[in-house]
Amino acid sequence: MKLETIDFRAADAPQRFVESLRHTGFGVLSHHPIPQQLVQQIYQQWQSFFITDAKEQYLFNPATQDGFFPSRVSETAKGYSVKDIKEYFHVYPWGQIPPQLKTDILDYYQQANSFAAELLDWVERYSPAEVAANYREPLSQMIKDSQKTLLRILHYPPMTGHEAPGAIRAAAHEDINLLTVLPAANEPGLQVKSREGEWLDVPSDFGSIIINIGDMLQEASAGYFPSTTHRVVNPEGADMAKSRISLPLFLHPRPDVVLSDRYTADSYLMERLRELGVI
Ligand SMILES: O=C(O)CCC(=O)C(=O)O
Ligand SMILES: [Fe+2]
Repeated sequence: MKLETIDFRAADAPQRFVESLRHTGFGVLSHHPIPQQLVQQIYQQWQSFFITDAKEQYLFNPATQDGFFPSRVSETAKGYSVKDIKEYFHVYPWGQIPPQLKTDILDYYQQANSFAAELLDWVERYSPAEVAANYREPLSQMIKDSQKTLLRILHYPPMTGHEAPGAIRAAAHEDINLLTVLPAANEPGLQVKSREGEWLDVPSDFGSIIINIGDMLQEASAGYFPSTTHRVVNPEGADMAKSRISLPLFLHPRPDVVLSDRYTADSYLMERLRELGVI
């Protein structure tokens, strides 16, 4: 298995992109419409935010899940017992956002959502008829005006050497949502598990954007699109002293969207959050 970067502008980009999602759970796009300068600015602004104590004023609200999640409460991936080495902030347009960071992050939220709707249209267009027959409404409509789509700003701090044994930046997991849109981070580390069970580096050229399938699209497509296991490994050598910032947008349908005979988006999400131990 190989992950190839696809040029968004190419005539056959939609088809190649959906084939990549089908075979690897991931798709990597270059020359996409998301302004790289905006992404870079956001990385810098949030890096500064995470290294001050101001973040503690935005402690997450357990009922609504917006705000700052310190490393002391950070996620433990399904099936693991040690916490990931990370802290993060959950941005929803209706939620807590530091005022000085609001303009750029909401601009990005809006642009990434529009871009994602186009990618969901690609997915729908290249779903075989028998798979598309399972979609209860157009995929891009499932996320339209959704209050649940989550932009997470992740900060993986420099390694101290005092991490819990076995802990890594993000233990192997699958995403819960429909699709995840992730600009290449400022440092490498993201890996995807191939069908053969080996860990592959996800191409992370600064400027490209990475899209992966989440469990909800796997459920809605009756397994046609695989939600692939991925992780973020710890840096080694000189890179241990470096922070890593990343910016996944988790596309979540409106809660009432029917995913399958078994689940709505809401019942699915609640089950998974309980397993993660965050609610
Ligand atoms: O930091 C990354 O590159 C990926 C993060 C991730 O997989 C997640 O937060 O679900
Ligand atoms: Fe993930």
